[in-house]
Amino acid sequence: MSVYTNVSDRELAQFLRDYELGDARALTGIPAGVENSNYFLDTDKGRFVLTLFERLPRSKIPYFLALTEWLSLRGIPCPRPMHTVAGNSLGTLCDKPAAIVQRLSGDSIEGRAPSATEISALGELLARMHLAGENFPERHPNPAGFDWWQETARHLVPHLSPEDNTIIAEELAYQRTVRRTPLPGGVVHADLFPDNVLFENGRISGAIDFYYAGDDAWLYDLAVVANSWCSVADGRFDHTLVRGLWHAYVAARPLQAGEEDLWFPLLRAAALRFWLLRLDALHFRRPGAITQCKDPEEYRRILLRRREML
Ligand SMILES: Nc1ncnc2c1ncn2[C@@H]1O[C@H](COP(=O)(O)OP(=O)(O)O)[C@@H](O)[C@H]1O
Ligand SMILES: N[C@@H](CCOP(=O)(O)O)C(=O)O
Repeated sequence: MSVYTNVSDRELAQFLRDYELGDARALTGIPAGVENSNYFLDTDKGRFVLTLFERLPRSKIPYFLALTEWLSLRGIPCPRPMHTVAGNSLGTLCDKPAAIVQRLSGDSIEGRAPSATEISALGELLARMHLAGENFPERHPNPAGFDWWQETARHLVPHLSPEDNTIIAEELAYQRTVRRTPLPGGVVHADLFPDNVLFENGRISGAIDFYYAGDDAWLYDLAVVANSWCSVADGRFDHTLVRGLWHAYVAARPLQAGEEDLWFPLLRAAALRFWLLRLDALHFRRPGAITQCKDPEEYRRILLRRREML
């Protein structure tokens, strides 16, 4: 259960006074998620999600709210933030930064493989999201790039087997040799895993959880999606799914010359990123967090399989 902060009726009523969303009718903690306290909030005016930010520094949050507002206004189904009467999308509740965003309908299909239609819809949505973010004026380099991998790997050394440390060191050495500069890019979601996409009647009704978003190569984002949606249990690709994803993506955003050459290095980079993230979550657990840790082994397998491909 990822509700770290309990909100009383009185605190909620006071918070809502700044908005024109009417009174609260129901507030229900959302068990999924790991970063923040999330609640479904029903008011006289509609259905929303209330988020209390548990970890992100307050100064970083406006970027994510502005980004989802920008994308939502350009037709990407993502949670549009609500504004107070004074025009603010970020407030304070229970001494935490807090926001109310649109509640999107639909359900994630996590736990089963996507159909051909679903994976195509995803490829198309990702390409549309990249294009929609093109003129977003705020710059925010992906904080989980090479420096983050290196730093995280260094902290993890005493906690990992010599074999795992060697794999990671080899991958870092390899990634250091990859020249990424000419790749087209801009805003990337960077975490568009199955639990962050909602479907309704076979169509995508929502992309959520933009809190890892930043600027990076667009193809890197496609690699994150390919690894997380198209891998089977032993880490190998389901090639039919990858092809479906790829074709739908490039139909909506044709690749530029030379971009495709970076596909395999980026698949490896995306695998390394999430292996390190999960190892970090496992070995440096957050105090007070009541969450399930995601399995690092899954991404170790994926990385090793991607290394076989190149
Ligand atoms: N805007 C939204 N509309 C509908 N459901 C949402 C929305 N935001 C979050 N959720 C639900 O809350 C869960 C946790 O949200 P998420 O953003 O992934 O949390 P965290 O940032 O803590 O990882 C999601 O899996 C989804 O079920
Ligand atoms: N998607 C990542 C970790 C981030 O978790 P989320 O619940 O915030 O999407 C993973 O699977 O490791």
